[in-house]
Amino acid sequence: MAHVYVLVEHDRGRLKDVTAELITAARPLGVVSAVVVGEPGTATGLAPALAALGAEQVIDASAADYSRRIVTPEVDALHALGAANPAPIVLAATQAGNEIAGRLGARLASGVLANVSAINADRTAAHEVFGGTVDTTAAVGGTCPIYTVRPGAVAAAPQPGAGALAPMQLPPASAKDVTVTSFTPAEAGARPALAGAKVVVAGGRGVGSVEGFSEVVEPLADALGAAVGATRDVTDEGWYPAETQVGQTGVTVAPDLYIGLGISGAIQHVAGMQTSGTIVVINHDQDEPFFRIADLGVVGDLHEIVPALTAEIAGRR
Ligand SMILES: Cc1cc2nc3c(=O)[nH]c(=O)nc-3n(C[C@H](O)[C@H](O)[C@H](O)COP(=O)(O)OP(=O)(O)OC[C@H]3O[C@@H](n4cnc5c(N)ncnc54)[C@H](O)[C@@H]3O)c2cc1C
Repeated sequence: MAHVYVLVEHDRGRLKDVTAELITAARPLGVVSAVVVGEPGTATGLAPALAALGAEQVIDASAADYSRRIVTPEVDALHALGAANPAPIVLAATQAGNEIAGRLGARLASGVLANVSAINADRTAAHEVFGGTVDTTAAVGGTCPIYTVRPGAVAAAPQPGAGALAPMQLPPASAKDVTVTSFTPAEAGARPALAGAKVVVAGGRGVGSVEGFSEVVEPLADALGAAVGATRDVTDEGWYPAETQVGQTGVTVAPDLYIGLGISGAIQHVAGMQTSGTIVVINHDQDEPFFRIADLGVVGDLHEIVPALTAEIAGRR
């Protein structure tokens, strides 16, 4: 029976939401084998959740030195699996996922389709290109075609599977491996993480300054329990951190609600948020392109509208 490998996304044993999307996206290709690469015990802990999402098999590729290595354990595990028992491989289109996919493509002599929005049973996959203005379907060759799926592009549809655990031996680190000598987790703020947030409030050049973000954008985000995003112009100016940049060269978001403040709607920004559920745009120039994809557009000065909106929301809670 046709099968497919899905690389499980987790954060030190905590399952990431995108894994459910990957399993759903992979299902047309065959029975799903979820590959867990991590510290010993990680796969055992995740197996029930992966079974509930639809994994028939949970492959336990553990290594005691996992936390001191980057990327290569995942490449080694998927390479060994694909070489021994060829099948398509599905990963998240994150920085690490795309890096792993590229290395695997070289090792397995198979093609890579990056950043796809859907995978079809005939091994083709869909892309949204040019900022979502054109949909394409592309084919990929090799015995182990490799796909990276854009987070948020596929709605997760869990469908219970057996989740049978299968251990596999990971090769030890070689002299060529990068070894992590120290590790400091980034400080998590009180707001939700941008990727995967249900509500995003994003600010553009129209916000005007660092203070504009702390005094106008962040209070609205906090009133809604939202993550804060920014345009590249904003992060280039240093008004908000680079990791909050939404768009083609930043984070892709697909929240239920996206509110864009003082953003013109350049194609490179739209590419990273166009699959959002409801899009609200506040801008004082009614001719800006962002209004074309808005479900609700408000024409006016954000510095007047947003504090009033925040006060109204706070008053109703
Ligand atoms: C290769 C490449 C990759 C890129 N990648 C990205 C990316 O990943 N993400 C990204 O965001 N950009 C990206 N860009 C940049 C992109 O092209 C735009 O320059 C950028 O998105 C514009 O940011 P902005 O909307 O904040 O600024 P602007 O285009 O300057 O728009 C500011 C808006 O604020 C409005 N405004 C001003 N004052 C007010 C006010 N008081 N009240 C209400 N509205 C107001 C204006 O009417 C205007 O519409 C990329 C560009 C290139 C070339």
